[in-house]
Amino acid sequence: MEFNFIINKLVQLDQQGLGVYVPKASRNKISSQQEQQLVQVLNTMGERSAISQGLKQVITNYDKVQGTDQRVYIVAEGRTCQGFLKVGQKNLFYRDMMGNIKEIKPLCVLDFYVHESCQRQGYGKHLFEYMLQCEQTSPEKLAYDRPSPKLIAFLKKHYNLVKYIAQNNNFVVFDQYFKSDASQLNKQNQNTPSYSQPYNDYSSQIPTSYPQQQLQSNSKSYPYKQENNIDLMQHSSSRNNKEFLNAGRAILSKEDIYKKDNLSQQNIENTLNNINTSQYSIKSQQQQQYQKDYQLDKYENNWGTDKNAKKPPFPGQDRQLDKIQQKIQQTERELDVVNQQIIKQRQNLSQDPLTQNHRAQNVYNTNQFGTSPWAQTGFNYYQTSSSNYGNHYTYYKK
Ligand SMILES: CC(=O)SCCNC(=O)CCNC(=O)[C@H](O)C(C)(C)COP(=O)(O)OP(=O)(O)OC[C@H]1O[C@@H](n2cnc3c(N)ncnc32)[C@H](O)[C@@H]1OP(=O)(O)O
Repeated sequence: MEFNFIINKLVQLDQQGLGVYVPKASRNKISSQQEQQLVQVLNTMGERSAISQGLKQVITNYDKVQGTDQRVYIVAEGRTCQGFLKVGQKNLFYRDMMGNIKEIKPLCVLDFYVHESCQRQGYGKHLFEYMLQCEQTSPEKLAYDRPSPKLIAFLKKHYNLVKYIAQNNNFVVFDQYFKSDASQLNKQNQNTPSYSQPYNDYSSQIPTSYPQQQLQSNSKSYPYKQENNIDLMQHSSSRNNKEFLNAGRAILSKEDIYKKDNLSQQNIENTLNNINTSQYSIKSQQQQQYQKDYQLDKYENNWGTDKNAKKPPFPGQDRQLDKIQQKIQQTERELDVVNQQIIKQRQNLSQDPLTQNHRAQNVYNTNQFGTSPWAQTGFNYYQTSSSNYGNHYTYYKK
């Protein structure tokens, strides 16, 4: 993306064209003309990024990063800016496979864009590696804010990051986050000051540029790693409503999250029960109809036990009866299939980590209505008769 000014004057770039803009540290250190140019770069690149990701609203622009602890890494050459990468620390609630919620404070990749004319030429990797070096971190220790398919492919290709558990807040934290260097992570979290610690304690220490050579020789951690400027609502409001709500969850209490999940779980169960109810009622009605036909035929055509049968047998009667009997057996088999499906759905649902909270409710129902699998399906039954063609059941809603 070409501008009509030299970018190196706004953000100090190393020989490879890599640099970082730290809003807090840069305050009052550039002229108003340079500030206007910086506005132009960040706003234009931010807008291109949003368009490229199909977002309704821009995530990155000059105003949005002011007053935050975010850092914007850029790769540029002369008047051309090839891309940028925005990171910042977030306070996230992470739900593991068992439904347990952990509170983590990872550094997050919030926005990442390489101009279309330069994509797939290594600029993204170059920029990403530079950021890792400056932040003294590694890809698996980062969280990624709603990564696009391109970023997912990028992380898979370059860092073999693939597995993660989907979260309601749309952040991706790869499984390796918890496996790798656990002691280091604990240390990092322990070092993280409480929210009440004033930001100003660090701001004076934030460097304005990160020359490559200095970084390689100097392994001390950067002070901004320790900041805790939580800005979830502000950030999320720049995206769509759904994400706004999701991100809002991150600052709800754990109790509120449990409450919300119980509610949504209840909705899923209700929907499931409604589907099951209608499936059963259709199948049961069919079966009843076949039973009626069968009985009718039995008496009308004198093949049953009724001694006062009126009509004599007619040609082809056996074949017709066989057909009805087959239909009865078939609906019974179909009912069994539906039964199995319901049990499976119910099992899947109860194995889903999101439903863990709701398990107590299921156990309550099961105890109340007996241990039969039917007790878990919202139906109960009693055996009405038994014949050569199988057992007949009447199903009723509990
Ligand atoms: C948290 C977030 O910021 S989500 C938003 C991520 N940003 C975007 O989706 C914006 C559009 N995309 C881009 O700006 C870039 O493609 C980036 C930033 C994702 C990657 O930058 P690039 O310079 O293209 O990456 P780089 O050249 O280093 O690596 C290329 C690899 O990235 C992935 N990639 C890049 N572009 C694509 C694409 N169009 N389709 C699929 N994979 C892609 C592939 O794995 C690719 O390897 P390959 O070419 O062998 O398939």
